Amino acid sequence: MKIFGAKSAPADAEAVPPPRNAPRHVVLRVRGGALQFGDRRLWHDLDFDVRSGEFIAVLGANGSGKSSLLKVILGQQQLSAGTMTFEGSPVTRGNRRIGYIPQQKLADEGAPLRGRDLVALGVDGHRFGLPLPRAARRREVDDLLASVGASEYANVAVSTLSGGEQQRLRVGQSLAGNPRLLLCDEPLLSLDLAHQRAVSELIDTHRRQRDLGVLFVTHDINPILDMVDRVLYLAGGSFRIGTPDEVLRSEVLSELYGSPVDVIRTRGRVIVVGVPDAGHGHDGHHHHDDDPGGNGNTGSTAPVGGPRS
Ligand SMILES: Nc1ncnc2c1ncn2[C@@H]1O[C@H](COP(=O)(O)OP(=O)(O)OP(=O)(O)O)[C@@H](O)[C@H]1O
Repeated sequence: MKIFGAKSAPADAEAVPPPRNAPRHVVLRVRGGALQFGDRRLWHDLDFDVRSGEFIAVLGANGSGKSSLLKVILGQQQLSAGTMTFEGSPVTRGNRRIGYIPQQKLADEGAPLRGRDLVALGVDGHRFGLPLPRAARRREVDDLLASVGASEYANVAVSTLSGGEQQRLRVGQSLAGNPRLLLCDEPLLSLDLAHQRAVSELIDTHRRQRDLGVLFVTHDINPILDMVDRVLYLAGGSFRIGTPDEVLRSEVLSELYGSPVDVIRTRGRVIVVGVPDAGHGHDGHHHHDDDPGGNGNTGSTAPVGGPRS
């Protein structure tokens, strides 16, 4: 379990983390959660809590329902059974205390958006009723840009920025409104190793400074292995949750998948061998073909989180 020690000064009073070892407050609670589309049951009997300041990696094969879980938390998808509460109340659509970094490709060439416009979308999206005065809005956007190290490209067209720079802006956008929970859907997709590290450290720094709960969907836990408190692994309609050492074990994943799976730890990395093909959900739009981690995985060998197709 990680201990909370702020790496740098919190940005504002609301962001002051509680003392070390303070009891963690439950931000999100799921009990008996199930999600089904027609005959297809993605997961069921899902029970877990996310506590403030906790970093949870969400892993699982393609089509196991990771993105759908985030959509339920965002109120965009209804549970088929069970309950889900955020800060003690049922989840609702458009909750300003939940930040979201969606799974998306890089901005299209020629998108007429500057860095500050992308971040401003988050600020505006979090405001209801009267608009923020111009100066206050500008200050908030500037603060967010600075907090993610993106001030220098505030006025540059997003389409001309690198993937890592664009992801910094998306992190800034997701932090508008001072969320209590941050949902990240494959935020490292298509980034090279250096940018994977930079973006995941940025998210990790903010969760510590702001005492944010983080749910981080990924196909590869390796870039965030040293940041993660717990792993939520979805497979075969079921799940396991626990520390990486508890969940990322051959016997645990073999039981979850219902067939022999080997978890290999080598040079500080975790690799899973023998994950069965989910046999569905291979629509292509979610998956990256590159192997930025240099795993050299092919066939049924995958960095932890399931196979990539
Ligand atoms: N609204 C919907 N109606 C019907 N089926 C859906 C709906 N949303 C998602 N699905 C299906 O549910 C399955 C799980 O999708 P989801 O995107 O949650 O999986 P995932 O674990 O995030 O997958 P990946 O790793 O490939 O991104 C997929 O087969 C998908 O086609």
